[in-house]
Amino acid sequence: MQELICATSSVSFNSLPSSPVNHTFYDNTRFTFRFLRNKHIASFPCMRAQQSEATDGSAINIASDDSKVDALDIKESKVKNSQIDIAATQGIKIRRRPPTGPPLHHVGPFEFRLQNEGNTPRNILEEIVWNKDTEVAQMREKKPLGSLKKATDIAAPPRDFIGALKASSEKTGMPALIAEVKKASPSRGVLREDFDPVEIAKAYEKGGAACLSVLTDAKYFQGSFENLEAIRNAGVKCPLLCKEFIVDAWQLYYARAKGADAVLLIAAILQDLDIKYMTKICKMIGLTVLVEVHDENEMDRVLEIDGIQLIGINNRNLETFEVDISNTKKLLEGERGEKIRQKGIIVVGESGLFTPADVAYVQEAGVKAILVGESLVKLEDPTKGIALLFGKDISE
Ligand SMILES: O=P(O)(O)OC[C@@H](O)[C@@H](O)c1c[nH]c2ccccc12
Repeated sequence: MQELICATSSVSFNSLPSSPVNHTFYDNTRFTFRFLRNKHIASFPCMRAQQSEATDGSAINIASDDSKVDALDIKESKVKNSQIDIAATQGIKIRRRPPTGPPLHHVGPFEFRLQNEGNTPRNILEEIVWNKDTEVAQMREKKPLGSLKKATDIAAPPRDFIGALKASSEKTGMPALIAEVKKASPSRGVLREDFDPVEIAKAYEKGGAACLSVLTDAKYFQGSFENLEAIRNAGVKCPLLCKEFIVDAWQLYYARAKGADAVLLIAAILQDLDIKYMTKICKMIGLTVLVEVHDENEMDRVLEIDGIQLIGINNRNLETFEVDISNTKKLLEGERGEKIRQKGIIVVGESGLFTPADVAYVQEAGVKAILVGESLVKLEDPTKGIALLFGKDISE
């Protein structure tokens, strides 16, 4: 299998089928494609929303001589650097890939591993994102976008995630609950040994959850897309959020094909352009977007993006694992809070909520929904856990 190396966009395109001319993703997009030994190296100036088969061979220049190859290398590294610059100007500290390239290098027919500090992630979020990049590249190889789009077309229609949140908070007068099906996390380890995702999902629904969040990352959270599919197929009616580290638009199609109704986009790892682009794709395929922020800078960036209806404020810093529920209050104060209200954005308070006092605190701060995992999933009976968390039965 040929390997494509691309560092021109912050959204990764790590693999293409061997015939890029027929690839569906780059309609409209000028890109240069060349063959170098056993590798394909492609560069394209920017991504566009996918619409139809790219069949225009004239958009493709095959450069085979060394001067063109060198020129391309220079261009690629310039674009890569400019992507890093853009991320920096937006205050994004997370590097989407190891700056010195993946640890595996090719020299002629040989492969070797490089150890250097540039290839060491600076924190857990960076590690997760680098790992996700590789994981998605491998998944794309197995399931190219074309076949995935067909699966998306025949998937059960998406359910109204925002509608379910609104209906629930109007009915109960309390924040709507997005209850999380979460087996483990890097900060807390395994939360529940006897983990039956469908049973937990049904217990949440019975207890009055408006929507469910299902962790699908396997390596760090012991989640899976099988869990998401199984919950969807078990007749659970609550709309489902696919809780993933989205770094590539391919994952949006995959989530929809597996039955997700909503996805999480994390502002700490995605540039503004990525958030805009991915939000457009989500709209096209019927996915609701929950954009997650953790600090003022991320909130301000997201408030400048049109079409965002749902913002989650994470009380947990994904780089350090520190949890502080006053973060929700801090980000909703003053002008920011005013702007959010004017735009009619629904705010979700995320993480670290354990007691009725915690729920009351974030409700007072202005949230209309909460996202809760640990405090519910740990309990023997998650249905009762919901009543304990709210201080009353919210299921009727
Ligand atoms: O288990 P908690 O503290 O109730 O948190 C749930 C949820 O907010 C948390 O799992 C979460 C929020 N944002 C994320 C991003 C990725 C993975 C997990 C998360």
